[in-house]
This record gives sequence, structure tokens and C-alpha cells, in this order.
Amino acid sequence: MSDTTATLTADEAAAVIAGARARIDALDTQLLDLIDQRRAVSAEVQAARIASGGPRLSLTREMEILERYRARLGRAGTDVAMLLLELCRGRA
Ligand SMILES: O=C(O)C(=O)C[C@]1(C(=O)O)C=C[C@@H](O)C=C1
Repeated sequence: MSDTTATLTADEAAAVIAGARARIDALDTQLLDLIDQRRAVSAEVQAARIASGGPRLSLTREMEILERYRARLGRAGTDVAMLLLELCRGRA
């Protein structure tokens, strides 16, 4: 297969891809660490609300979060926020 617009050799492309994948792996590790941190902070909020006789969840707050992610990422942002909230909500 020849491509006259090619500007990298196969070896050069392999090096770019390997470097970029290493950065992606590092970013994914940070994202997963941040999710762990978010879960812990969320549990703190829920425990305080329950300790004062309130409900575990706050749907008003969840709507704010869904809107923040939607505004930044579009429809998929809503899906991301839904999954994050699912990970962060404690057991009913
Ligand atoms: O902000 C709150 O009130 C929380 O309890 C945290 C959190 C969240 O993880 O963002 C979790 C559950 C609630 O339903 C709403 C939001």
C-alpha cells in the first residue's frame, strides 16, 4: 500500500504512537485516581446529609452536575456524568 501524502516512515510513526500511548496511559491513571478521590468526597457529603436526618441523594445537585458535563462535552457528557454519579452514589 503506497500513500504519496505519507510524511513519516513506519518507524517514525511507531515512535510517535508509542509516546502518545504512554501519555494516554498516564492520563487514564490520573483520571482513575481522580474518580477514586471523587467517590471518597461524595461519600463524605452523603454521610453528613444522612447523619443530619436527610436523604442520601440530592437530585437537584445531580441535575447541576449533569448540566455541567453536558455544557462541556455535549450529549456524551450527560452519559459520562450519569456513570460518574452511579459510581459515587452509596448504597440506598
Ligand atoms: O453533592 C452532593 O450533595 C452529593 O451527595 C454528591 C453527589 C455526587 O457524587 O456528585 C452524590 C449524590 C447526590 O445525589 C448528588 C451528588
